[in-house]
Amino acid sequence: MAGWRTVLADTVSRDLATARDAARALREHAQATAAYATETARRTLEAGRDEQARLAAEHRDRTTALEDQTAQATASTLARLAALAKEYAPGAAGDAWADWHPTTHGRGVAPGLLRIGVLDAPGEPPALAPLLDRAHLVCATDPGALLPGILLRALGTTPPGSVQLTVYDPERLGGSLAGLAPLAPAGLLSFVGPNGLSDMLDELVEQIRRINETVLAGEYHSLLELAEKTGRRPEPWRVAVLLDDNGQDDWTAKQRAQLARILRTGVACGVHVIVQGDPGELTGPDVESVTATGTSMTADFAVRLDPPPPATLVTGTCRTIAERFAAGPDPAVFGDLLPADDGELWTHSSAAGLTAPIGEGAEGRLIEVTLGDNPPHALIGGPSGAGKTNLLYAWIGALTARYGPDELALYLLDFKEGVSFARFARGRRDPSWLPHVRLVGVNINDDREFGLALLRHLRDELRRRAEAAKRHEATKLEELRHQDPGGRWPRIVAIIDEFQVLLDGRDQVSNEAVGLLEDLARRGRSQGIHLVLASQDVAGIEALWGRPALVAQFTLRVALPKARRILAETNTAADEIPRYHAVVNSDSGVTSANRVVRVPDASNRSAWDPLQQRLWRQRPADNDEPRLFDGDHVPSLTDAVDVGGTVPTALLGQTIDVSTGSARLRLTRTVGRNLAILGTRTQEACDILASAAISVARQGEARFTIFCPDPDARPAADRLALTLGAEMRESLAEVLGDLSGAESGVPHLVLLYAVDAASGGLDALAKERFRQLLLTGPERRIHTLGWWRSVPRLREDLGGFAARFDSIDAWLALDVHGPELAPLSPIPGGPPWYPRPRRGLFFDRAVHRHPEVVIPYDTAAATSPHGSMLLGEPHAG
Ligand SMILES: Nc1ncnc2c1ncn2[C@@H]1O[C@H](COP(=O)(O)OP(=O)(O)OP(=O)(O)O)[C@@H](O)[C@H]1O
Repeated sequence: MAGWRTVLADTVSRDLATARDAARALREHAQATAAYATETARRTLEAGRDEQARLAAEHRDRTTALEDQTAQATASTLARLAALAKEYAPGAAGDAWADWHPTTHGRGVAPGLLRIGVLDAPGEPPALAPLLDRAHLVCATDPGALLPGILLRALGTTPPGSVQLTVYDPERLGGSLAGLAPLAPAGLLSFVGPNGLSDMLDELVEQIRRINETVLAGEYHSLLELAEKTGRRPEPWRVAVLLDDNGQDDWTAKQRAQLARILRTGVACGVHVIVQGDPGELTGPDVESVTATGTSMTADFAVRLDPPPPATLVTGTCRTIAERFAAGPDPAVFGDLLPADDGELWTHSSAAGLTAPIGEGAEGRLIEVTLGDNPPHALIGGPSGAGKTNLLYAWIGALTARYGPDELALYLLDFKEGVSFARFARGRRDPSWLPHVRLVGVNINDDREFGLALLRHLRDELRRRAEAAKRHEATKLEELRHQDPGGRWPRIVAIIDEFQVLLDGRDQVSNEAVGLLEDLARRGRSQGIHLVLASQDVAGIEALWGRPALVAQFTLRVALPKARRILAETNTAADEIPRYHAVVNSDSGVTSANRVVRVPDASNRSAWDPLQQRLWRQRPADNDEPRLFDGDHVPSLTDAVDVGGTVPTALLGQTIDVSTGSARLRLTRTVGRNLAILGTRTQEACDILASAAISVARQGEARFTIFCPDPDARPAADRLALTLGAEMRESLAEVLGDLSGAESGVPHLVLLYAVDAASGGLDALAKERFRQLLLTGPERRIHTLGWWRSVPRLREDLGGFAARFDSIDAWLALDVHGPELAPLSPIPGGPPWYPRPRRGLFFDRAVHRHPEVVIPYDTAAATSPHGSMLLGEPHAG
């Protein structure tokens, strides 16, 4: 039994020992694990502490760097803000009140921003607010702090009258803006009473509608765009100030709806509101707000509003603005009529017509007129000084800037005294000319023949065009140009100022002129020849009215202030327009077609010259300068173009013609090739003889015999003799004796000055020799150029009462009246001729149907007092 007990005890003790060992081992393991964990935790803690310290240091560093960067960025932003403020709010828009004064910006320049205070930031850069053409403002602060300043700046940066204010202030009845009161009498400020709100809002809405419809007219999105593109501002800015301490709480639904419409659509039309109210309620893309401490434009920056401007500054400025506005609008500007862009010069085609602005309409838009198939011709009228010439300048400027010289050719005549169109031709001081101008006639009041010459020239051109059109099967210029693209077919505009002078006189000149005008007016339309007739004279225009068929062609009418009978009988618009305005009417003057334009000052050389210079520099290489005919200028023989060819030809004077021509006497070897100068004007007779002789001498070998019994003419005769190297003869009988039966190998000119002073004393033989010389001399190459002081004396020398004039083919009459010339003229009763200084009537039976008027050359420069030979090189013929 003991055995099993022992065995049990041993087993138990063994198990216990094993269990003890196991427990010991376990404890030791646990202790080791705990120690490890403790160590790990300690280390982790240590590492965490280090990391925290590192991170804290890094955080510190980064924060410092960021703070530095922010400070730098803020400083540079503020500096930039200050610079931008100067740029966007220059002059009166941003200057401090201490040295503030109005600084109006130029036309077409968009208004900038307006300073209202400063940003609460280092350096205190200005705080700016938009208004004109940019925004409406909601004012959520004391209006007395914001309004006087911002309104004064708006007024001071725009032309007088271009900002119109309406103030609704039921609480204070305008008291907060009392300083602006001087604007009221000029109509630039109105205070609306407590019951006037609805009307005021309706009126603003109506303005927006009207401007959209008639001013922007679908062409521009806003007045700002119109101003930037055209340089013009046709409408004022309308600024409505709506003050109400209760905001819009007491307003009717309709009033609020109208306000909302204005806030939505007003800015594009220059209609702005500054409204007291809640910025949270009055919103929109064009709406900005200002509170006592900030604005919707300045983000988080606090704003301190400026103090209001001194009251005296406000009233003084407003008074000046009102005075300048009352003095009238600035005149329209010539530059507005020209294409805005230089690249647009000469880019228009005249194939279908010529369209160009002539002035500014009531809406500020340019008013264009057209010359083409309809209307083809224009009639311009207005009393003296009304501005016809100026209007013509303006129109010519607008046309010539758009159309190149291949598209438009101008012929310009001015029948009144003065040199109005002379500026378009090369001058002594200004070598430029207007490249479109082919002909300028000035001071031609006594030379109506020059007007006639122009009309004849245009008739010839009309024929040439009609023939070309026929060849190309075209019925009008536009088709001809299409069919003949290589041809040069500019539209021609002939402008005749004071045209009635041409029609005065009921003589041959006026009869022919009217006939030509009628023809040109009727047929010119389709051939691109347009007439512009201007007149100050009612009678002259009435002379035209007597020819209804002619007047009916002049469907474009331009009436200057107080012009009579230019428009239709019942159309009195010209009586009502102010100075420098015109009524333009493209429908023969019927009232419904009236358009009133403000005409810019184009007379001023400072406005005109730069344009002419620009066009002149751009002229094509083959552009000839215009022919200038100045009726007051005596042409010099040295400028006359000699004639080439084998037949000696004497130049007698300048013809009154479109081309600079000379009256010529061909000295062929045939009967009658002599010349009689008739009249008592010594100087002119001497000049004619001298120019005839010198021009023949320039052409080749010739002989000259000179006889001058008149002491007054003698110095001139001597001078000529010296110049020609010719012999002066002292006895007419001797001259006639020497030449009797003589033959000459070279042309031989016998120059007889005041011959009738000597011919009366000739004996019968000498008289017969004289007649024989005249009759048979030319066949022997001896041509007599004689000066008789009256027709009877010439007749006496030719045989008295029964005299035959067939030995004198050509005569040049000075102060001899038409009827006295009857014996020499094919026109019964003599040609119509009223003598006038420096003009002669020349007739050569061999070539003329009608006599022509000539201007005897001045020969002073072509004759030499010292006997040197012919001055000046002969010109090529
Ligand atoms: N639109 C204008 N703006 C400014 N000045 C103008 C304007 N129109 C004319 N003038 C000035 O008025 C004066 C008279 O003008 P202009 O010579 O054109 O008149 P007119 O009708 O041709 O007169 P007249 O027939 O007597 O020559 C000129 O000094 C001219 O500079």
